[in-house]
Amino acid sequence: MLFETIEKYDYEQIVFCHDKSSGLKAIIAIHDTTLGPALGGCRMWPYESEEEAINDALRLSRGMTYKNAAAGLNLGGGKTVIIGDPKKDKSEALFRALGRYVESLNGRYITAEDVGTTEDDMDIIFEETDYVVGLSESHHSSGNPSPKTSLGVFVSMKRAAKEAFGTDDLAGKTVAVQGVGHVAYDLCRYLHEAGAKLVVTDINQDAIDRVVNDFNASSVGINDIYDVDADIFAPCALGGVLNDDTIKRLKVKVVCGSANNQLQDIDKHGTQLENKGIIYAPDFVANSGGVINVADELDGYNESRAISNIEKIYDQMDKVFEISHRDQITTARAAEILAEERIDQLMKVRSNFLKTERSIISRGKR
Ligand SMILES: NC(=O)C1=CN([C@@H]2O[C@H](COP(=O)(O)OP(=O)(O)OC[C@H]3O[C@@H](n4cnc5c(N)ncnc54)[C@H](O)[C@@H]3O)[C@@H](O)[C@H]2O)C=CC1
Ligand SMILES: O=C(O)CCC(=O)C(=O)O
Repeated sequence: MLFETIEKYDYEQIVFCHDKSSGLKAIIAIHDTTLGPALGGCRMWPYESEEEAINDALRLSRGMTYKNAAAGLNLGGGKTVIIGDPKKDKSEALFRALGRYVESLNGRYITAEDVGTTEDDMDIIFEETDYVVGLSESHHSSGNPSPKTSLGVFVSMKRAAKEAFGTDDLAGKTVAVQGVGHVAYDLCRYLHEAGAKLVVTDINQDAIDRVVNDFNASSVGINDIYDVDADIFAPCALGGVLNDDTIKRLKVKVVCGSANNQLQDIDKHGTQLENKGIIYAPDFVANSGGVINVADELDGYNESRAISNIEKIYDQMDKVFEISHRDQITTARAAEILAEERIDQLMKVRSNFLKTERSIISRGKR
């Protein structure tokens, strides 16, 4: 059964990590390393079953292959999931045990933060392996990726606005933001500075108050965000929010946010958006600023270089729209094609033998 799934989406390697003394139970999934070592964060979550954890590792690692390829990075896709409650089960021993497993892969996989893990956890992993990014600033590293993800979403939104309104100037546009946490706070700052009006919602009243006070936003109830009379909808909280129930309620012309897996079904709901004349900025392109930022650590982190690469997401989004027009397909599918075409082309180029293949991991100067 597992091999059937692995074969269907062509995974390279699944590593089951177990350390009795620290209680580590983790899965490292490496989906594809055509472009370079697999990079993807480490998620810690109290999965209800092993099957759920394996499926998450598989789904997320494949997502990273697409995200990294579409971002123009020389990196493949992988992800780690740790079965455990981040509020109760973290320890130095657990992350060091994981670090030793990452080290044992000898650079085929590079880990980073994800839901449930932090820069401090990455610093502990770094005690055991160099194959970790997203370290704290005390290591002259990139620190919290969220503000960089926000910048990537902002430039994506500008490009999507150009497609919908003929201009990427967001002044006077109303943006409905779902979830105003780490990424969306800075996104709201960029939008406010650009002269956009903000309507926000969150399950956390403090998060709402912050953007209402700092950026003159107004707020609506959690369920009312889909009905807002806005120009742009920015999903920045949960996956699966673009579905049969919500799409018909949207009044916007653009959807662009940071949340992963926004479309409940890529083909069906990508098409529904298109049929309503809504321009969808594919999630894994729009939210790739975080991974571009952490990947910069592999060259010895340089913030201005990272920012300039994140701003290039505008051009990647350009390519998505170009492919969508070229092939008469949804932008969701076009983003996948952008990634698949790059992997395919570089696989062919790389079939040419080199005695010592140059790799992103041998350039690091950390
Ligand atoms: N932090 C990063 O650099 C990256 C984040 N993402 C994705 O972007 C999204 C946001 O990430 P963060 O800002 O880091 O997370 P966060 O946890 O700081 O923010 C999410 C916010 O959504 C709110 N929320 C939860 N359920 C909600 C609901 N039903 N309705 C409205 N609001 C709700 C939470 O209270 C929180 O304020 C996530 O889907 C994450 O996977 C993707 C790439 C990178
Ligand atoms: O942004 C990070 O820290 C790691 C990259 C990643 O796993 C993601 O973008 O989902």
